[in-house]
Amino acid sequence: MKLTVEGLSVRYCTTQAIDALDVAAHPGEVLAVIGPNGSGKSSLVKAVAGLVKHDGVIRFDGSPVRPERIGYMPQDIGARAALTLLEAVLLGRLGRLGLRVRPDDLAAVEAVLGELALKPLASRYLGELSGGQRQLVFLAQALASEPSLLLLDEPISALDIRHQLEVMEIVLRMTRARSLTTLVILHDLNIAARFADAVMVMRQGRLVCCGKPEGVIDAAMVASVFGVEASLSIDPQGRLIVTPLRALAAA
Ligand SMILES: Nc1ncnc2c1ncn2[C@@H]1O[C@H](COP(=O)(O)OP(=O)(O)OP(=O)(O)O)[C@@H](O)[C@H]1O
Repeated sequence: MKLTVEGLSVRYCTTQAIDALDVAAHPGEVLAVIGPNGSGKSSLVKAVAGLVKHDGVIRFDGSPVRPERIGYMPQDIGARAALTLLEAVLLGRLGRLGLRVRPDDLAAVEAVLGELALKPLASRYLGELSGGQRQLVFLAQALASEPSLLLLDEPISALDIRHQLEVMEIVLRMTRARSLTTLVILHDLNIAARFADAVMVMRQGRLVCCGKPEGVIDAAMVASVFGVEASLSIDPQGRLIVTPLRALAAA
């Protein structure tokens, strides 16, 4: 199901976080959202998830986005709640849970815990997990809801390089297998180039460009959007490699 965002604006008091943004995301594809700190990436995802006030039109399959269709993983994954890992992931199915947890809820959660290798930690309290393990729990929570629209805000920022690759492989595989429409905010341009079908670049609340990674990620964009001189090359497998060289002096 296609996600369309038209004329999206988000304003917090005096800050215009997003200004007249148009973008579309397609089923079975991963759209990576990249841009400097404060460029409006989280605000975009929160607006799509219905978590911030906004102007503009957001449609999923031609209709307003229904909350039960969304799997949302926030950037801030504080873990003050006295929940076990299993309970936290079950909460991902809150929209479906009745008065009691049904076998299909447990089966869906078990499948996700297996996929993310979290089963051995299922009875641990969130406060007893490492930062990276907690990040996996919140990814599991988003996936457990069996969403059609997956919104991931920096899902790999706390993960070691092996888990970064594993998680992105899972996200890509589920996106393809379940025909999910997936938006994922990333800071690592190499991960975006490798795993995204399309990349959208934001700066100061506006869309700079959007398209296939190889058409969007180039030295000029990295310099103008991120203020970084970078060298770009293609590895023997044909993958784009971005090597940041130095921060450029502010214009
Ligand atoms: N709740 C809020 N109240 C006021 N201003 C906010 C709020 N949330 C975000 N902002 C501001 O809106 C702008 C966009 O923030 P947003 O979190 O969307 O950026 P981002 O691209 O996700 O940044 P980062 O990469 O640092 O996570 C920033 O200037 C930020 O300070």
